Amino acid sequence: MEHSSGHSFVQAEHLVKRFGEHRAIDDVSLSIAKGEVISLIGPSGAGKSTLLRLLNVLETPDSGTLRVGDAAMTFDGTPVKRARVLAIRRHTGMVFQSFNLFPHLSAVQNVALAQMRVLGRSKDEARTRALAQLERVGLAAKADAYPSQCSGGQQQRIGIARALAMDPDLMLFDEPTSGLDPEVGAEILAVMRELAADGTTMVMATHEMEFARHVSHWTCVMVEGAVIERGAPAQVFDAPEHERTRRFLSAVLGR
Ligand SMILES: Nc1ncnc2c1ncn2[C@@H]1O[C@H](COP(=O)(O)OP(=O)(O)OP(=O)(O)O)[C@@H](O)[C@H]1O
Repeated sequence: MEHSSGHSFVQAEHLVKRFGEHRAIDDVSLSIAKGEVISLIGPSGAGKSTLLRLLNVLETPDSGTLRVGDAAMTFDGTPVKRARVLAIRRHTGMVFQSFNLFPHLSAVQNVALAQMRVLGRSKDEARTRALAQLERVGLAAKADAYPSQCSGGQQQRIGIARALAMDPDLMLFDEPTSGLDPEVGAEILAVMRELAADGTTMVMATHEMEFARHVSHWTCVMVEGAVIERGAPAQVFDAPEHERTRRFLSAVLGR
């Protein structure tokens, strides 16, 4: 099932990404409207993380086109223009599996830094906004703590606050709960549910089938670099079109 929208905020067409001979992303098109929550599911190595990294041009596609808001790029193997990449990145915030925090900076300093560097905000403004976002993810009490003094779940919430403080139009989550204990993972999923309820546009690569099923509006199933199926979660989980989707779901859900 396609869900192309005339009012898509993100429009990716025919994206291809090779690593050597391997086509990690093999002709993927995706459109996302404002406020939509998309889950990317599929076996390990299917290309979920790579697709996320193409959407903010952390990896450069070999071919295809990408538009995020008013920032558009065509990829054809020639060097990309840095200003175009930054225009796309200004719209996007990314949350990583491994947190990627600076160990020598406190939580509030971690959240403030990119705002000052990338958006040119003053130290005071960046700090005020950092505190507001830390509060939003339930971490106001840890503002002056260093990452080593925080649990994994708290570190991931700092990472989420850091991305939110950039006022992104699109949030990308790369398996944000995968290194965490189940109950701590649940804490992160609760934050993400709130963001979804607030209308945040999100794409999440996940092994959390519950999240895909209950929070996302659309689920994309990736296998070998391709999106083989996309649809409302109820359809994908309860009446998958593809045999390959059925096999994947029965392996992960044990049914
Ligand atoms: N920088 C890279 N250099 C070479 N190969 C890469 C690179 N990044 C990803 N790949 C390969 O591309 C394919 C897709 O990887 P990717 O990490 O996107 O999959 P994934 O679906 O996110 O997997 P997982 O669920 O295990 O995180 C894999 O075969 C991987 O080995």
